Amino acid sequence: MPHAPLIRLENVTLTRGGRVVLDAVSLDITERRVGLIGTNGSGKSSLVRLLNGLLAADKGRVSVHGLDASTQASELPRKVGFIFQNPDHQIIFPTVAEEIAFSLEQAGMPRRQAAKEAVPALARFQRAHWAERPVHALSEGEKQFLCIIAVLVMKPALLILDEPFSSLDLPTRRRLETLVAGLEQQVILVAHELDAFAGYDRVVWLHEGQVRGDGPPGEIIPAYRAFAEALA
Ligand SMILES: Nc1ncnc2c1ncn2[C@@H]1O[C@H](COP(=O)(O)OP(=O)(O)OP(=O)(O)O)[C@@H](O)[C@H]1O
Repeated sequence: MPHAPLIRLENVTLTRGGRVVLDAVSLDITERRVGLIGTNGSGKSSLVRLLNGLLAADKGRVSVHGLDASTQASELPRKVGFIFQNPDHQIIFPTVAEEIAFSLEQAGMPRRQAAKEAVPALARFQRAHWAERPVHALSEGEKQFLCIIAVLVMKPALLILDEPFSSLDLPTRRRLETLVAGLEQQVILVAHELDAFAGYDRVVWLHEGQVRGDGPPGEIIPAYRAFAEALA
């Protein structure tokens, strides 16, 4: 029997600042590793923000891991972990341990227990030695790593990474890719680095708010590359 789609967009239209940025988009996503590509302004960030309730569709339906994004939006953050391009938008506490303790609390753990569990949680990612470090003293790559740990300790069913590599050097990016590759969770990755989708199950190409291509990376990436080269 085919699996019910984990993510379903039905005829979704989204308007931002008076412009239609997603135009009657329909997608059923069951795959565990999904890439989202497209030129600047094509609607990628807007689409993934519908999946964690940061934006709401003007028309159509969005469901994510059994939750309706319009009627159950407040429950989405517990199922959907979101990594932003800029870690400074996500980190709020002065030390690494406090940041992780806050995540554990968000996931429902009582405050005292969360404070005790922060170091063991960091240890599961081989980062126990970061516990007392001030967040501002971490490098950009380390901050991004911390954001991923902070999200993963909440055990989301879906992890969305929206251009997570933009400020990272190649070794740091590779470390994050390896970490993400080993996760059990469903992952949606938005990225301009096209080699990041090696091993992915599916790539969706958005163009001007519509799906222009959708299929295995080996099929969609070359088509997108040719399209992008022709624009240059
Ligand atoms: N905060 C906003 N207010 C109004 N309009 C916005 C806002 N953010 C984005 N838009 C509009 O939505 C369109 C799609 O933007 P979106 O950020 O989804 O694109 P993207 O594909 O993620 O682009 P990029 O690759 O540049 O990050 C943009 O062209 C812009 O017109």
